Amino acid sequence: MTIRYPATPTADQIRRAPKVLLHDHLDGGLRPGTVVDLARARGYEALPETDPERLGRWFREAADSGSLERYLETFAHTCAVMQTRDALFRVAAECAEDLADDGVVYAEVRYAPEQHLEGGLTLDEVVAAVNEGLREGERRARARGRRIRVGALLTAMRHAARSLEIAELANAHRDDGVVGFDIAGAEAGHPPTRHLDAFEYLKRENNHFTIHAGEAFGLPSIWQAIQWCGADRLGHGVRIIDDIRVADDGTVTLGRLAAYVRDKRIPLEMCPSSNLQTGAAASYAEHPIGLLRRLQFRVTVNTDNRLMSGTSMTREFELLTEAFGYTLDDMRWFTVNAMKSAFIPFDERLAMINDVIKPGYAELKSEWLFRQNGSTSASGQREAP
Ligand SMILES: O=c1[nH]cnc2c1ncn2[C@@H]1O[C@H](CO)[C@@H](O)[C@H]1O
Ligand SMILES: [Zn+2]
Repeated sequence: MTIRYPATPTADQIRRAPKVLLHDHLDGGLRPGTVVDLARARGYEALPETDPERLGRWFREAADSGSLERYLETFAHTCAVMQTRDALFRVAAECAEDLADDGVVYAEVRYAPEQHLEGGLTLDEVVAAVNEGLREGERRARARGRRIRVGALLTAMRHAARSLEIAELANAHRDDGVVGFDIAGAEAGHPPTRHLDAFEYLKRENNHFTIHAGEAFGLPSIWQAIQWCGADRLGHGVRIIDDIRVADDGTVTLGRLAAYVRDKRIPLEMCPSSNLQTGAAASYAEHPIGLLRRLQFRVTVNTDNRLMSGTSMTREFELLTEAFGYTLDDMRWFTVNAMKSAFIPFDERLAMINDVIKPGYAELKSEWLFRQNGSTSASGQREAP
C-alpha cells in the first residue's frame, strides 16, 4: 500500500519548494521602488509614474501589448536607470535577494552589457558591477538563512552588430560568474544566423549559449537557432508547437524539427506570463507547455521579466498548477529539467539535484504525513490496499 499525497501543492509549499530559473532578464526584474530611486538619483525625468505602486502597474499594463516590439519598449526606462556601477550593483544584489526569497536555489540571470554604457562604463566594468552585485545578493540571502547561487548570461541585442564582441566578453569572464551567452530583442526580421560568427566563436571555445527563438516568430527561427547556430537551449521556443499535430482522436505526430528537439533533449525555457503579454499564447490553459510537458519535451518554467509581468517563479507555478493541476512531483520534474539544463559543470548540477532539489521536495511531501492527525483529515487519501 502506498500513500497518495494530496494532489495540488499549497501556495506556501510552492513558495518554499526549491526552484531553478534559467530565463530571467536583469533589466526586466527591478523592484518598482528601485526604478524610482535610481531615476531620481540620476535625474532621469521620463518615468511615466513616480509612485512605486503606480509605476509597477504601468509596467505591467504597458507590457500587456500583444506584441513583442511594444513589450520591449518598456525596457527603455529600466535600462536608462542602470548606467552606473552603483545602480548595476544594487539591481543585481536585489535580484539575487528577491529570487532567494522566492525559493529559487539556482538562477541564470541575463542582461545586455551594450545597453549599459551611456554613463561611461566599459563593457568589462558593467560585467564586474553586476557580478559583484550578484555576489552581494547571495551573501545577504545567506545571512537570512536562504541559499542561492546566481550565474550571469551575457545577451547581445539581435538588431545590433556587437554579438561577436559580447560573445568574447562572455568568454573572457567565464571563470568569473558569467556562465553563457544569449541573443534577445525583436525576433521578426532579425534571424539568429546574422550572429553566426558569435556562435561559431563560442563553439570553438567550448562555451555555452541559448537563443531567444520561436517566441514572436515561428519554426524557421527555431530551426536556424538549432541547426545553423547550434544553440544549447531555446529561449521560449513555444512555436515548436507548430510542428506538432494532435488528431481528433488524440494521436500526436511530431514533425522532423519537433522530433529533433525532443530526441536531443533540447531545453525549452518557457515563460508563460510573458507569452500571454506578447501574444505568443492565448491563455494559461492553452499555453503549449501543457502539451509539451505531456510529450516529455525538456520543458522548464521561467519568469522572463518579473517587473513587466508582475510575476515570480512561485506565481508562474501557481498559475500552471491552476491551469493543469500540476502536483509537487510535476514541479520537481520541471525543476530537475532546469537544473540538468543549466550551464554550470555537470558535477555541480548533479549535486544540486541530489543534495538540494530532491531532498527539498521530499521534505515538502513528507509534511503531509505529520498533518494527518490534525484537523485536515487524510481519510480518502490512501490508496486502497
Ligand atoms: O521575451 C523577450 N524576448 C526578446 N527579448 C527580450 C525579452 N525580454 C527581454 N528582452 C530584451 O532583452 C534585453 C536584455 O535583457 C532587454 O533589454 C530586452 O530588450
Ligand atoms: Zn527573454
